[in-house]
Amino acid sequence: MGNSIIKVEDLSASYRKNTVLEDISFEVEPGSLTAIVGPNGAGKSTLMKTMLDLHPLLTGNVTYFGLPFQKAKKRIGYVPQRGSVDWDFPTDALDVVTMGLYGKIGWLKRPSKKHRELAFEALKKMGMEDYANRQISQLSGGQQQRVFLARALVQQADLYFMDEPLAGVDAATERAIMATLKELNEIGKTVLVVHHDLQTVMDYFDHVLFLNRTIISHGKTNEIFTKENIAQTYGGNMRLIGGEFQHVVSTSE
Ligand SMILES: Nc1ncnc2c1ncn2[C@@H]1O[C@H](COP(=O)(O)OP(=O)(O)OP(=O)(O)O)[C@@H](O)[C@H]1O
Repeated sequence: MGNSIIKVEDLSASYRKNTVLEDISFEVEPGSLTAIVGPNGAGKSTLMKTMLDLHPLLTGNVTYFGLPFQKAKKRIGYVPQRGSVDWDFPTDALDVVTMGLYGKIGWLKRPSKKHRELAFEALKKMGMEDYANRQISQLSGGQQQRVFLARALVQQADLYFMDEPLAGVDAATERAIMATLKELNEIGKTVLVVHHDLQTVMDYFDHVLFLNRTIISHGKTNEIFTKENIAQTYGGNMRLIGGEFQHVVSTSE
């Protein structure tokens, strides 16, 4: 793959002595929309954090546009898992979105009227304009997720990492978020999403990366989204039953 936008070589990561990711090498094509799937504890969030310099690499190397993360980070947006964010932080929705512009504004400067207008437009795009001045702690989970998406949008990055943006949101929010991801994709942005719902992988993503501590398979969804890869990733605990993937709980433990 000559024109990859992300290149991960031999990445491994651990928490103290516990190695959770090993032997991870893959490349991402520009303009692709990739689902990262795998069971709980597979290391999906850790992979994102390690790639984004939020968790140390034990071994390996990650480059973006041929550059190390620190040189490329202005072109990269990240939507963390909702549960990992301190929502009691006293700030309103518009401020959260405006923070997405700090790379452009500079941390020590005040946002101008223009910046706040851009932030408001992004909130509007996510159907959240009526909540601009609402404290983030007083928003529902789905509304918080929309605010985070709006923050990523104003950033105008080339590459986005999103950790379970669809977890626990209602159907309308899921549609709004997916429409936004598709739009980003259509204008050439590259998006990586930790995703937990196997039913929708085929519909939503053109690429999939099966992860369970290491890469089980990575490629085009229509080529590698197979029962075999799913079974291998989920330890044989995922079965296709009546057209639906179901988690088969082992009773032997
Ligand atoms: N801060 C931490 N300290 C110690 N161990 C951690 C920490 N965060 C994650 N782990 C461990 O690392 C492994 C991978 O966790 P990670 O959160 O990356 O998995 P995941 O695939 O994102 O899981 P989930 O689908 O449940 O969110 C798990 O065994 C987890 O217990």
